[in-house]
Amino acid sequence: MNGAGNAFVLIDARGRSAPLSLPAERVAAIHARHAFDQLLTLETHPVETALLRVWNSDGGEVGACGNGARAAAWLLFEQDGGETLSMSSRGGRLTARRLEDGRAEVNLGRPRLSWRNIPLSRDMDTEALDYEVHLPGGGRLTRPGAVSMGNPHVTFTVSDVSAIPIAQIGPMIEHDILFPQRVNAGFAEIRGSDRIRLRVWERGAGLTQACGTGACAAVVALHRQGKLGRAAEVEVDGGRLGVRWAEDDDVYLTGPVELEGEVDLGGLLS
Ligand SMILES: N[C@@H](CCC[C@H](N)C(=O)O)C(=O)O
Repeated sequence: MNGAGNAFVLIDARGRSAPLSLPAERVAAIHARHAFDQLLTLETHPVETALLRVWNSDGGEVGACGNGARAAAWLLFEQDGGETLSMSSRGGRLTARRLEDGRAEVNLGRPRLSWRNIPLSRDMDTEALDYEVHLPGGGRLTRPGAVSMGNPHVTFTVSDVSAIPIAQIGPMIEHDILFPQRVNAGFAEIRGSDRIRLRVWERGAGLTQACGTGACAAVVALHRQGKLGRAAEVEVDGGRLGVRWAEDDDVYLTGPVELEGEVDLGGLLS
């Protein structure tokens, strides 16, 4: 599947009697069979519609994936019908509703804004971090906003996102000592009070076509800095995402999802 170009392999393991065991070497073997940005699993949950788990392509299990949650919700609606559902995830409880056009809108909950919750390695104002990055050709990026959407993000405001050498500076930011759990790094060009262009270097996956939690974190961070309204269309390399930071403080994400086909994982899940 993909969500605005963010590539997934999704294993629907609901109804399986034994819990799925996915150590890093098994995630790597699945990635070698069929490359993905994130591996997603759906398992049976005693209370919620399903349990959603997420691994990056580097084999690390993570707390949240906005596009993955949208893709999983879309699949559950396609298979089981209904108008609303809930999923348990490491980053918290997620709810989703089916929109009239068939898309799924996911509620990713409240953004976490304190330095301990991002997390950062020391006390700092998360609205505009005292942190700067020097660009290889000269110039620098400063004062990114930091937000956790169940996973850590920083968003830099840039004047021309196509001019940023993301593949060069992304790994450096991801592994900076300021971010004890590493970080996802977003670069946002503001195109209006409700429109941005965004590219994200994802922790554990590199530069992807779209990052849903990155889009949510960008809207929250830029709104806190007075640069954007509470809702925006986020143009990413693989399409357009819709983000709304509602008055109840929850962040809602929607956008396109495609089911591309099935992958034969025979022998890899036993
Ligand atoms: N592509 C995802 C984010 C996946 C997890 C992220 N790379 C992390 O390590 O936190 C999205 O759509 O949110």
